[in-house]
Amino acid sequence: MDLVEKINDLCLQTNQTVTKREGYIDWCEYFMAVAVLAAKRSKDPSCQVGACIVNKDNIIVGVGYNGMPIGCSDDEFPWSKNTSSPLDNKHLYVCHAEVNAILNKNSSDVKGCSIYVGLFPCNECAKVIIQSGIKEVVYLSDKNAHKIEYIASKRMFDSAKVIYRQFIPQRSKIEINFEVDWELTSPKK
Ligand SMILES: O=c1ccn([C@H]2C[C@H](O)[C@@H](COP(=O)(O)O)O2)c(=O)[nH]1
Ligand SMILES: [Zn+2]
Repeated sequence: MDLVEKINDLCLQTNQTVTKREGYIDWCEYFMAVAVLAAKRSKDPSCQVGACIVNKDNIIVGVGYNGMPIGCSDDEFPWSKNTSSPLDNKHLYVCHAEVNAILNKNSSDVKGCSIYVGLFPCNECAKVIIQSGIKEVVYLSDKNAHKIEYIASKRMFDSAKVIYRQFIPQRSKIEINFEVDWELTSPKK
């Protein structure tokens, strides 16, 4: 319990005005955190990507991460990229996080939505993002910016007027603690 929560707790006990708690995460942090959490489902040993699509009302309408297509076992399909046999390269098979998030949508469409993604989208994802009507890309890392696929993404986004901006975290981590002590966090009777 932080100081404000302790004060609020005291206020509650003495029937005084209670102020809202501080330290809550803002919308951008929340959506990027959902993308980062989704990435933890990825089986890719070298790069885990998550994506979270949000509509204009701040409602999450799709979440996805990079993984093998349905029916293609992630125990049987390859996860290597430097293979002697080109057919055993994971890049031939992995569905990208952005595409999975769009396909997983629980709304009729994603027109006008924003997509929060851990890694700047590749050219193939950029095409799908544009065609789906998503208008904004918020990304954490642009580590592939020098590669032609990613230069092509920006060229397409610029032409299609899809805004892209980097998410600069104001805190280095958001903790998820399953061992919450509900006795301490709920108001006393
Ligand atoms: O737009 C993108 C680009 C890449 N990914 C996925 C695809 C792969 O599983 C990894 C990249 O692996 P590397 O070992 O860094 O080549 O990231 C994605 O989901 N979206
Ligand atoms: Zn991609």
